[in-house]
Amino acid sequence: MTLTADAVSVHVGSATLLRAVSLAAQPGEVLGLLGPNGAGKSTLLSLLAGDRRPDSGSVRLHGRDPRRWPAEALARVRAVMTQSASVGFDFTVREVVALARLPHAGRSSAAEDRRVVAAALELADVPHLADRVYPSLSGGEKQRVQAARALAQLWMATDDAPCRFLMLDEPTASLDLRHQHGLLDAVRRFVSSGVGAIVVLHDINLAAAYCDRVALLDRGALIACGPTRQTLVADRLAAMYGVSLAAIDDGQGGPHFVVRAPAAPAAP
Ligand SMILES: Nc1ncnc2c1ncn2[C@@H]1O[C@H](COP(=O)(O)OP(=O)(O)OP(=O)(O)O)[C@@H](O)[C@H]1O
Repeated sequence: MTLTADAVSVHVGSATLLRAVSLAAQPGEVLGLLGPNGAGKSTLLSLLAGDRRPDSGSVRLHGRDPRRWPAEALARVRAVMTQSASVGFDFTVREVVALARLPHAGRSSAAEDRRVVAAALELADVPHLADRVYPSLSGGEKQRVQAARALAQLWMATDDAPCRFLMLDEPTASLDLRHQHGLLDAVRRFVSSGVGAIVVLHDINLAAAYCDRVALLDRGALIACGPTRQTLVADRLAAMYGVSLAAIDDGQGGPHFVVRAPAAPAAP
């Protein structure tokens, strides 16, 4: 196991955000984190990233608490795309993505950094935006640029650790249909180079299509974790989300979930 959470709990005041959650992410796989709003997905991601300390339990990245890694070494082995990333200055898109190369200073040449930035812009489908000023972009365009930034940060293996981890919190939230699939396809291709990805998703059909394994969180507890097909089960999802839901065989090897809208309340 190269990235593990062992019985991690987080409390704030009287609220329990996570309750004894254990989880392992693997190189070469996409692990989906799913669950209702407030289930604790972002909190768990922040623990795995080393951005937050659990109140009990432990996180280990290559055998060490990520909070004990030197900041630059940690940045070379894990990259995080959060739900809200702001850029306070009028940087161009290329400059924003190039910031991701700072942890590689002295280890990567300027030419290599330019090559990586161009490749990451390409993979996130934003090369045409490279010279645009970041604050002028639409929400979905910014989200794809932030994905490019995370990809550029991890682009090449380093001698710090045997495997890198890409952590994405709702990376498709602002994306149109084509770009939702494009981005997750890009993540899959990136993962095939041996990177591990942990991706928070709300769309169960995207999870079914792109995740190797999924972990289901509900009210701070891990209720299931395993291979996507066996874990994304209609009854379990219906109970977790509190919706009426059916799985349909789409004839392409995977289940497709259809949510039935609740009956509208009677008009007064
Ligand atoms: N400082 C805090 N005090 C009290 N509750 C908090 C605090 N920070 C977070 N929470 C609560 O912890 C719970 C878990 O939050 P988290 O952001 O991890 O959920 P999530 O599963 O990512 O949700 P979403 O799908 O809405 O993004 C939420 O109910 C949130 O309101």
